[in-house]
Amino acid sequence: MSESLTGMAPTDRVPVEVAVGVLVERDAQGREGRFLLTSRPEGKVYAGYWEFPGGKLEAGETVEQALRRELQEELGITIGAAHPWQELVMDYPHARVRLHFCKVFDWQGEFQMREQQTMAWQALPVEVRPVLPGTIPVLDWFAYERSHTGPTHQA
Ligand SMILES: Nc1nc2c([nH]c(=O)n2[C@H]2C[C@H](O)[C@@H](COP(=O)(O)OP(=O)(O)OP(=O)(O)O)O2)c(=O)[nH]1
Repeated sequence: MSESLTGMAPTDRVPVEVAVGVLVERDAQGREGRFLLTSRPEGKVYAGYWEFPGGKLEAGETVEQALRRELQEELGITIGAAHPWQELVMDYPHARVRLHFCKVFDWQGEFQMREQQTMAWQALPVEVRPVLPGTIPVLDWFAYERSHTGPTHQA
């Protein structure tokens, strides 16, 4: 059946807007290197899955404002410019989300795991597992940009 008990098809659900930060290290020549993944804390859906840090927009916030707030709250860092990169709508059983991925190259402060999450700087293929379904397309975009062939992560 394509419709739920509410009579709405899953794709009719209004997406929740989510700001996601893709923190990327750059070398002196500006070449992109490792990127930061964090594990989802206990108590959230998909606890233990690896994702890019971020969270839902609050009322009246722009993507950049939400990202700045979330990364301060979750990681204790203050980000510089957020560069809009890609957008993706994902349908999960718990929610339909529109993910606004922004690349971030500059930040200040020491990383603090304020939600008891774990962080890992990663390259392709990603070593941590499992990765969140919404993370896999991002790894594909990185693979394209970096001419990486072969798997991007462990199943
Ligand atoms: N942060 C983040 N969320 C992602 C990614 N990929 C992906 O599908 N999502 C989904 C998972 C969640 O359904 C949603 C983000 O919601 P969340 O629960 O982490 O946000 P939040 O920190 O504002 O949570 P809360 O205050 O409501 O507990 O987006 C990603 O790379 N990063």
